[in-house]
This record gives sequence, structure tokens and C-alpha cells, in this order.
Amino acid sequence: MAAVTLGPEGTYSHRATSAIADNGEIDFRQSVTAIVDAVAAGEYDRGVIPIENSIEGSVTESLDAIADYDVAVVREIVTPIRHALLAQGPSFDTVASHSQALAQCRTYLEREYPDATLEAVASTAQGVEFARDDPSMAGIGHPANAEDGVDLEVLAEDIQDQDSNATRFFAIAPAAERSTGGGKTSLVVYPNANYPGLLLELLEPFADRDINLTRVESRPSGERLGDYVFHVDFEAGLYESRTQEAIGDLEELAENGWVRRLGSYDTEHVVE
Ligand SMILES: O=C(O)C(=O)C[C@]1(C(=O)O)C=C[C@@H](O)C=C1
Repeated sequence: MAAVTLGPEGTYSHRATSAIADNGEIDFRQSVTAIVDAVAAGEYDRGVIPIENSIEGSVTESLDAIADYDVAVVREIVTPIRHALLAQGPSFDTVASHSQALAQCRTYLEREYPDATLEAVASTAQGVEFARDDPSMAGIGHPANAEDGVDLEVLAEDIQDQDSNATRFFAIAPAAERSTGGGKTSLVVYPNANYPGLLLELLEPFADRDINLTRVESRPSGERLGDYVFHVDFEAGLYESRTQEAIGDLEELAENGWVRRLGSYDTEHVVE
């Protein structure tokens, strides 16, 4: 199975992909949108993208990409994120990492390196590559990146603001692989309407059928200010009649917009 994820080698996305790629080939892209684009075009069987972090919240580029492209979500992968600070030595003036990782280590960086310049780069592993090439830079990423090629020093481990730091990834597939089986389902709803009580009406079909929502996130539709697309995740499969009924209600409410079924899936917890 050929899979694609955020590169270069050694990102957390790469680690999550290894857990589902069955020793198949893994290729890399520099952005989430490029990954979703490649899977939608049928170039890969699977793509793995970060969706949500327990400290920093949504990875908004991922939410927008799965709303914009026709792909299926076939699995969710939850993995702990334990960051290390890696450099050639203790004298550096710039810390480079993915914006999510820099934000997850905000308290540590403000306390220990208040004068360092923070540089957001495409991924954690990319930041570590910069540190490998340049003694004035440090990177934040998984500690295993220190051993790859020229050794880097692990200056500190477990520098994330919360010990329980975890990120949720989606495994995506070409749209034809959308499944109705699984314990969870994700939808994207664009009501294209704005009136008092709209959000309440969108949630009632789930409450009425005893379906537990696990996440509701709004993203700007891009059409006009104050107009939103809603990402809704819940604990039921598309195969269930209560889910089909709830989606039927949503489709009536969104008669001027659309409801996209991303698919049903199960969760995998990856600890390493
Ligand atoms: O840069 C990486 O290593 C990634 O896989 C991206 C990413 C993210 O976008 O959230 C994944 C997990 C961590 O939360 C930090 C960064």
C-alpha cells in the first residue's frame, strides 16, 4: 500500500503513517494540502494528516483541505506527542519547528530561551534538518531524529506544555473507498444559511437519536464574513439507521448548501 504524509522522514505524521502502512512505500509532501490533493487524484492509496492536538486544537489547513477535496476518512490514529529540543550544541539563537510544535512548547521556550527567534517551518523533522546543517539553529521534534545521520545533541526532552500532549491524525483514501462501517463518523456541513437557532437545529438531530458528538468545529466558508462550514464528528457508523435519519434532517436544514460524508472509521492508538 503506497502512502503519503508530511515530510521529511521523522515527522510525527511519518510515525503515525508507519503504523498503518503495512511496510509499504511511504512518500512525503511538504504540506497537508499537497497530501490531500495527491490522494484525491488517486496517486496514493492512503494519506495521513494531522487533524487536532490536545494543546493547540485544530490543524486548520487539514480541516479546510478535507472540506475542499473529495476524499474519504478511513481511520483515525491517536498518538502521544513528546517533543525534544535538538541542536549541535547549547549555543543557538533560532528554534525551528512546525508552528503546532512551537505552540505546544510555548511555556518551556518562554522560560528557557526567551531571546531565541522562533521560526515556523513545514514540519518538526524539517526544523531538525535545519539544526543539523546550522549550529545557530535548534529544532523541536521527536528525540529519535537526533540519531539520523550526523548526531545532534538532545538538549532537553518532554518539553511540551502538557505531559498528556496527543495528536489525532486522519488516514484518508480516494473517495471510492468511503466506508459506512466503524464506530465513528465525520461529516462536513455547509448550511449556507444564517438565522437564530441554526446551530441548535443542526445539533438536535444527533441529540434526538442519542448520538454522542465528539467534536464540532466551525471554519470560515470563504464566501463571506460570518459564514461557516461545520466539521462534525460523532460516535456512530453511517451504516446505522439513526445516523442516516440524522443526516437526512441535516440535508433538509442545509437545502441551500451541502452535507459531505467523509466516512466511518475506527480509532487506533499508537504509542511509539
Ligand atoms: O511536523 C510534524 O512532525 C507533523 O507531523 C505535524 C504535526 C502537526 O501538524 O500537528 C503533527 C504532530 C504534532 O502535533 C506536531 C506537528
